[in-house]
Amino acid sequence: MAVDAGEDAAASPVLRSALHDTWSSLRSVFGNPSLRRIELALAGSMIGDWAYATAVVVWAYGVGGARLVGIWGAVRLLLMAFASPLGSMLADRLPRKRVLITSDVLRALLAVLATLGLLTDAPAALVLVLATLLSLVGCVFRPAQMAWMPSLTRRPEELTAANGASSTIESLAFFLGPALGALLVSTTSVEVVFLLNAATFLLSAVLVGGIRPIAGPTPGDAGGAGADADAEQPRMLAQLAGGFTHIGHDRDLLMVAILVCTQTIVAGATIVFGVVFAVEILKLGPQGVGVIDSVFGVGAIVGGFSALARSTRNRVAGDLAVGTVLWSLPLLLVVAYPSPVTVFASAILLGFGNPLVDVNFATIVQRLTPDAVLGRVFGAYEGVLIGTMALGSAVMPFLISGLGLRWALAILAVVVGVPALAFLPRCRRLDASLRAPDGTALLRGLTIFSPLAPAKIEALARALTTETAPAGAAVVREGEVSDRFLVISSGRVEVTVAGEHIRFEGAGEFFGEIGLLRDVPRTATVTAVEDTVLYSLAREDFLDAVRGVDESLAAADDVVMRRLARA
Ligand SMILES: Nc1ncnc2c1ncn2[C@@H]1O[C@@H]2COP(=O)(O)O[C@H]2[C@H]1O
Repeated sequence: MAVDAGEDAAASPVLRSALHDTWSSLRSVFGNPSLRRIELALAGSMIGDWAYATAVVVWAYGVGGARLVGIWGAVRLLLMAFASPLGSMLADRLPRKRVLITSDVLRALLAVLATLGLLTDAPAALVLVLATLLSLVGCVFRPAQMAWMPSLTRRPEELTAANGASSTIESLAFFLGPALGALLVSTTSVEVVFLLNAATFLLSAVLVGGIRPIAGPTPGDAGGAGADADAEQPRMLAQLAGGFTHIGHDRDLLMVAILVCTQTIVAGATIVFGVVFAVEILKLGPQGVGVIDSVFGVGAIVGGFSALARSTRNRVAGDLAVGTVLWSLPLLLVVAYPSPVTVFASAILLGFGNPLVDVNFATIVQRLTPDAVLGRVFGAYEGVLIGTMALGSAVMPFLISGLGLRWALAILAVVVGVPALAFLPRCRRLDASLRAPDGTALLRGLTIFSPLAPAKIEALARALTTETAPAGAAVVREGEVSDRFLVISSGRVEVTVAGEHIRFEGAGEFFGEIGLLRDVPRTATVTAVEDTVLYSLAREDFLDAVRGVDESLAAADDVVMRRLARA
């Protein structure tokens, strides 16, 4: 008893702090109006989409049986694998908001047309073509949305939390959507589900319409990187390949690609071995897959909350590797001892690992990739991942029939788990380099830098140099050449003009901006009155950052004007 009480006392603070972390991450996501809108838009359209997919399958089964359902599913996936990288080009060339709204409105229109097709007894092929087109137009949405997320967030932790919320919404939609679809089809009709889906797309469009990005221009906006790309008129093929070549040239993005590709091979294979588990181990028949899926879903929801709770820790790469390991090694439990208990245990662990992979994959890619190619990089990943998923489900039946279930699972677990374990040290190094450099928080707190994108602020922080000034030393002198911008980390300085006291400045305040922005010699002398530590930013780095974003330049001009008026 005493031991139990001790364990309880130890466990509850851990649980409480995990719940607290999850809650504060959710609050930071839903407290940001833009994130709130994009997450709600995602929730609405995903639930509608799953309900719709169920309704299409029910209808297609009625028209052409399992064969039609199977063929339609395969053709649709194949087309989506090509449409994702292709469509994502739009996410880098046009304003992302416009891409998202257009995708929503087109999908609503296609859903309405498909409804009309059903009501007028149009040929089944026409309805299937409309349903397929709807999926293809949807391929543009996710890459554009994921590429837009960094412009809607202020801090890396907020970005991870937002991805965590999206992933949890995805898991919930995967649960609720098909159930809602099945319920509505049986109580109303397929047409009602189609119209419901059209309504969720329109709702999503309205929500997205109200979003105001907080950080910097995005591709396709006036002056954005997409506009530059347009000016150069690069060949279509090079544009299209942009996402793939970018991944190919970045070793960290390549490592991420290997990890997520191996994970999706297992995801594809689960479609096959899930049924085998249900029939041979659970003895529930093929429909037993539903039970395994539910257990997996519970693991995924818990994993989603845990990914949210961990967002403040910024260990995204390490967590991605752990998530991938969780997608493989638990299968060895079933290999060692095939039984219902090990099947459920591995399903729950796989489920738990799923959001760890999704959330951290998205965050790493968003943080490592320049905004100008981010849409295409996501599109390239998506296309490849649909392919590796198909590979997993195509190869697994041969492995099982050739080697038996246990050997097939063992090979899969080792092929996926071992590279993930081997990448752990590299992931730790990546996490260390992704951790916000010293001075990030200080720069973020300055009015002139706060409008900048988080990645830009981190890049500036990396360019900072530390200086120390003992009490009494002049840091800059009136009339000198203006070469750098300075922020006070600790200590205190006095600003004087022609020997006359103007003001004191302390930690978190800055000086040296007037000479750089107005291209004039120093307008004042700044002397340390205590031992002072400063961060300095070279002229070009400062000017590039401030002039790159209108709000930043306006804030800087405002400070210069106020200071000059007082001098
Ligand atoms: N009136 C003022 N109030 C506060 N700071 C000032 C004032 N005048 C000048 N400075 C700061 O002192 C700095 C001296 O170098 P700069 O002219 O580059 O930029 C100047 C400002 O950052």
